[in-house]
Amino acid sequence: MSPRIKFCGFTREVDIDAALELRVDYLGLILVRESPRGLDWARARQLRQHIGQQARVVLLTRNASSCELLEWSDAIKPDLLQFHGDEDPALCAQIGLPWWKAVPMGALSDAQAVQGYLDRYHGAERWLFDSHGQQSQGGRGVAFDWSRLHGMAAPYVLAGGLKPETVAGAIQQLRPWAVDVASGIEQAPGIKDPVRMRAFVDAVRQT
Ligand SMILES: O=C(O)c1ccccc1NCC(=O)[C@H](O)[C@H](O)COP(=O)(O)O
Repeated sequence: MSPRIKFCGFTREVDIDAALELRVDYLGLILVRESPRGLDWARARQLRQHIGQQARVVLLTRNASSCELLEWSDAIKPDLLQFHGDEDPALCAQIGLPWWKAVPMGALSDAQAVQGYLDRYHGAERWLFDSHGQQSQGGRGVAFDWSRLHGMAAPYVLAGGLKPETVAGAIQQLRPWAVDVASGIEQAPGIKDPVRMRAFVDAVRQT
């Protein structure tokens, strides 16, 4: 079976419509102020309503407060949360939604450090392995050394620099539970490219 697909960082209805036509499983909305794909909560709510039940909506945050998380979840009603900072695991669980934790492979120098990080966030529904460092954010189109995930037994989401041209190779090497992409399907940050979205989906579904 091919991995599930998550496209992240939508800012426009037209791009969402193209992704829905491709039957992408998860669509990500980013509520991080510094992100070039960042939305305010009112815009995120509009886009969430536009998606409806046609895909699962992932709300991505980074070091948001407990108050913000409660308010945003209540207003936007995502299906799940994705945490990209160094949030306290208790805070991640507090909202009561399933949650994914981005694992900053750029900040974790060896297998022992990775394992320590996974132990800390053991309550996550999925770990999402990404290339960023502890203090930097994701969504930069940079890959990490995939061989670091050889032998990972738990189902996980692979992210960081995936592209239509590289995703099949990554899947053949690792067989992740899902693949996640932002930059690799864009014309510019937050502006998706319909041709690259289709090429990515085709590449994944041919594996
Ligand atoms: O995309 C952002 O601007 C961003 C900002 C802050 C935290 C996370 C962010 N993006 C995460 C993602 O879009 C993906 O989950 C992942 O990092 C893959 O991104 P890419 O390497 O661009 O494919």
